Amino acid sequence: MRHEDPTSHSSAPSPPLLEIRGLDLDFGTPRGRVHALRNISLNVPAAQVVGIVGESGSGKSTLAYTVMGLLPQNAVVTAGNILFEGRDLLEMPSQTRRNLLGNRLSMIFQDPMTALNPVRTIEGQMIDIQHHEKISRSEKRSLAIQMLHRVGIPDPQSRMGGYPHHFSGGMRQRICIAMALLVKPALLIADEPTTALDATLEVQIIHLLKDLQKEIGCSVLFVSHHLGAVAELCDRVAVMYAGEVVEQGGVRDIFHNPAHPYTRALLECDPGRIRQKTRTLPTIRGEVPNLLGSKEGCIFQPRCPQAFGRCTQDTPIEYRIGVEQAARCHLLNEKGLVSR
Ligand SMILES: Nc1ncnc2c1ncn2[C@@H]1O[C@H](COP(=O)(O)OP(=O)(O)OP(=O)(O)O)[C@@H](O)[C@H]1O
Ligand code: NI
Repeated sequence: MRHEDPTSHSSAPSPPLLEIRGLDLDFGTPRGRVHALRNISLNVPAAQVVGIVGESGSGKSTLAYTVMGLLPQNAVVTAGNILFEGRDLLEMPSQTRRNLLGNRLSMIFQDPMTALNPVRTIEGQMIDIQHHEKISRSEKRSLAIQMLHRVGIPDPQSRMGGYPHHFSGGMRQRICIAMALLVKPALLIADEPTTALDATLEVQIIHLLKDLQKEIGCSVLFVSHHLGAVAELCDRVAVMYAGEVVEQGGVRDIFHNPAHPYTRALLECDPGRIRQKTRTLPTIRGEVPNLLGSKEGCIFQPRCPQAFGRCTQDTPIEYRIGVEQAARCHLLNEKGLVSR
């Protein structure tokens, strides 16, 4: 008898794990509404790592926190959908959404102390995080030990009785990664997880994340302003500027064939490329615009070296460059590319 590959006759590609469509978000402030996210559309395919890059204030963390449902009180989503495993996170009851956290969705932060409770042992916290699992306490304990071992905590059995302050910053971040992945999430969201670490530790943590992501088969949304880390870790990249995704595509296309003048400027300023001994991004000329009030034309136009007449009047739509790459720039229309 011939056994057919069950996947062979499914002609439609599987839907992305996370699909963000037309997302707009404002923060209410005493000075007016800050338009922090504007018409964001972005997919995270299953088992892929998607990087989000952009200067400080471009909205990277806001986007990550919106997906997690961890926004401050003054945030208002004014348009869009966030489909996760086919269900809209913005429409579901808050209890259902909370149940996804630390289960299908988990997060690691820049400062590990954000996630760790300073007055509880690592063991207690790692057992608690598995509260969705129907297994005994001793099984949870041994899974925690295995995971701590996997992330490189030496002698985890005897050290897991310790408190967070007994560990170095790098070790604490490893513990956070262990906790976030212990629940075998479908999606891990990482907001600048290596920014507080020195360069050697950063490389180690990036490799660790990559290995674990492959083992677990989860997707990762990786927020960073460190382009080298993104190039190393990610399959796809979204470039954010002033609340918009101005360009997105496969990691090679974005780094080798950037289409948006902002992406090019960001790459030209990258300390990794200019081989300076600095890890802070040298600034692109001009300033990030303030996000109060409505804007006419392209958001990058005031700083763009290639701006022309149209850029001050119309907001550019997203033009397709290749199968996967797309950018919001009127120059692409001039080149005869079509919108997606
Ligand atoms: N609670 C808030 N209230 C008002 N404005 C906010 C709030 N949080 C963020 N913002 C504004 O939203 C914009 C996006 O901020 P966000 O922190 O998402 O940027 P980011 O790209 O993560 O920057 P960084 O690289 O510095 O972390 C900024 O203009 C910021 O000042
Ligand atoms: Ni941020």
